[in-house]
Amino acid sequence: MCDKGSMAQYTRVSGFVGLITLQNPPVNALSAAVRQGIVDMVERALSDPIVKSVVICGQNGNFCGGADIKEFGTNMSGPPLVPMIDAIEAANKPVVAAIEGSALGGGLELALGCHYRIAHSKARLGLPEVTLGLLPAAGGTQRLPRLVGVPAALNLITTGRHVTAAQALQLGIVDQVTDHNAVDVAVTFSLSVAGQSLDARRISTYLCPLPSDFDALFEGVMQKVRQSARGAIAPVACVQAVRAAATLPYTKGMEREQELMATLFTSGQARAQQYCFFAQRAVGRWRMPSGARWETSKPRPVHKAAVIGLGTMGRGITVALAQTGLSVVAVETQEKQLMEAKQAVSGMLERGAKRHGVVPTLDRISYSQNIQAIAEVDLVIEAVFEDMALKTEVFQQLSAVCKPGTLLCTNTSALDVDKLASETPNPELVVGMHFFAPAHVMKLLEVVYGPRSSPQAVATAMQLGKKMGKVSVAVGNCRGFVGNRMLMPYLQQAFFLLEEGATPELVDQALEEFGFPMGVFRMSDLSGLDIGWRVRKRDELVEPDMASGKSARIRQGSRYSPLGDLLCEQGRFGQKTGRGWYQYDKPGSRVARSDPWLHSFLVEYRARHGLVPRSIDHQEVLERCLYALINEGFRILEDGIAAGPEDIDVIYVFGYGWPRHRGGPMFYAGMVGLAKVLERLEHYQQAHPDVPYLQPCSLLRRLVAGGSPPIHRWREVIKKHQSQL
Ligand SMILES: C[C@H](O)[C@H](C)C(=O)SCCNC(=O)CCNC(=O)[C@H](O)C(C)(C)COP(=O)([O-])OP(=O)([O-])OC[C@H]1O[C@@H](n2cnc3c(N)ncnc32)[C@H](O)[C@@H]1OP(=O)([O-])[O-]
Repeated sequence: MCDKGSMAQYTRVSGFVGLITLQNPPVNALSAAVRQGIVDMVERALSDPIVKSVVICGQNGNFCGGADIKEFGTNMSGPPLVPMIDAIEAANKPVVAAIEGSALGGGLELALGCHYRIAHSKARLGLPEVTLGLLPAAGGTQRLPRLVGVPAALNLITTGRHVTAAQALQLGIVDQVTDHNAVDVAVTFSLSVAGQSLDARRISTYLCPLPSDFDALFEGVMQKVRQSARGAIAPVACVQAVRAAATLPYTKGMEREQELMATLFTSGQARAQQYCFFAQRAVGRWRMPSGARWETSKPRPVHKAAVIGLGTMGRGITVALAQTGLSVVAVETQEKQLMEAKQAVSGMLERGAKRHGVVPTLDRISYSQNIQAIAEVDLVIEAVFEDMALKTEVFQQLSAVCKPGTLLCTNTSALDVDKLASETPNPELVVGMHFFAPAHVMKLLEVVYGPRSSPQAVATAMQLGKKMGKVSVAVGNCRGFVGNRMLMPYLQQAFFLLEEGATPELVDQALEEFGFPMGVFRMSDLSGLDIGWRVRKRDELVEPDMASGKSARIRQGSRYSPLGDLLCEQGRFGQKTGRGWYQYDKPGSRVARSDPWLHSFLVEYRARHGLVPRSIDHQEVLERCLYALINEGFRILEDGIAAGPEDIDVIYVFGYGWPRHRGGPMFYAGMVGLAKVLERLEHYQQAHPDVPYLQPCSLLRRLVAGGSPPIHRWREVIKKHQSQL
């Protein structure tokens, strides 16, 4: 017998089991209609005299992706989750959750309200609310600690990480894991426990096991969470909610959970993190200025790939490719470098496999010194040294060796992709695949298309990026693409602030308190000051340090700071030389310590250039570094290099450490207020007329003149703006 209508279907199966199926594709999110459906169908099952037990499952092999995030910004209606789940727990017939696919957030909380949980071996479970700036507010912070203990619950809730079914069984979250259809297993199981007492199956009635070192544990976790949260408020609230579970009876603990959730639900941070959730999905729906789009561009199949150049980036890319199951040809002409790379790659694959409990895919990779070895591959990623002449030579060789139709991708981080394409007979087959170090770890991938790159080439690179577990963003070809192009004004302002009286410590502290994992100067020391120096030399910006005064700090008509060049001339490349903007115990060590030499060098430098230092506060550091970066973001939108603000924000959150609870540079500009950003840029541009990067972008002016529309409406303004340029 079957009852349709609501978004939860009711069927009586095996004679005596009420089967409730959530129906809200693709992830059966608990929208108002689904919640109403569950309330109605549970009531129906419990009042049906024939029914002895109940099974809850999700349509299409997916249990439930939690509350409907799309409802958060609206006036929420429909039955609330907490009493709905309490009613299931209080039921007088066994209710079994049959978990396939995902049971996340409210979805897992629903399952925790059930008396038993059966999971398919491929299922994934978790309470990821903290990644949305929230906490599990349907009893998750009260039931999970009672079921698995405080330490495990604290870890799952403050990290939001997903666990496999096997891990969930080990933790005690689920009662059984099956390789068979979990719904069938659950139906049979539910009948086997029908009629048995359920008192011991109602988790909210459990006493929360108190760890012996209770206070020390919570203090330790709170300290760690505050440190890694870098200003995010949700993780702290998660700890406070779990503490309530350990110290208060269930109902009081639930009041505390709701209280804490109320502080988060309307917060700017929650809006920022939910924006990131949808932005991360929106960038997959790419489009090019030519009008080509993701839906209409068919990717080419890639069965075999190659990597040319096995330096640090080439090795990471080889690992990331092999981990997808693809066969990979890794080419390095230098024998010593090839042997070292083979060892490094094998080590990375073995460590990765151990972490995930899988078999390392070492046999997927073949190594060669000879470029002929790649004649039969479908796609090549070139990762040789960042030099145009060398890359041109490699691309000419690739065009000669590769079979027709092979996609040629370059991992350059700043060179002209279209110029490289012009070195080949088929420029339509050339795109940039810009990975971030370490390439097998960092999630971001910039897929760079030139004016002649085919939509199919972009589609193929985007699909391969997804297969490698990357967050791939399609961007246009220009100097520095999106990420590095916006970094230029950010770095420049940081240098100017040092000239005007700031110290690296002050600038970095302001940026780290904002939420960046590392300030600009600690980051430069990590990546190496010599990389930027090489680029500035190539751009003929570096001059011998003879001169003093203003003229020495002007290049190509604009203000320029030679501070970074001067440090490099003294071999201060950062961590790798043990000296940079900070000092380190020895070359390669990572702990930055203030360097008195650097401070006296700045004093001497300012005196020599007639610069009078002044007091600079954190607000000025943030406004100048971040607003200059944001302004360049608007130029990128104006140029059509990025299709929308989401593309820029995803790049900065996944590739440049922009704090997720601040949404990304463009989202942040909207939060601060575009008029404010414009006013501050005009203020600083007036003070520094020789700094073009501070010249407000006309698109920003246009948005402000248009009443600063919300970010989801910027694309239409950009379209109109571009058509009038
Ligand atoms: C009270 C309670 O305590 C609280 C307050 C909560 O419960 S807060 C909510 C907590 N739940 C989460 O954090 C889980 C969020 N979802 C995911 O992690 C993943 O989606 C997934 C489940 C692992 C599937 O991954 P996927 O790669 O297969 O597909 P997808 O591309 O990601 O998703 C496919 C499509 O579904 C949409 N979608 C996914 N989950 C959604 C959700 N919970 N609400 C609304 N839409 C959702 C998504 O935007 C995309 O739409 P579109 O782009 O096609 O238009």
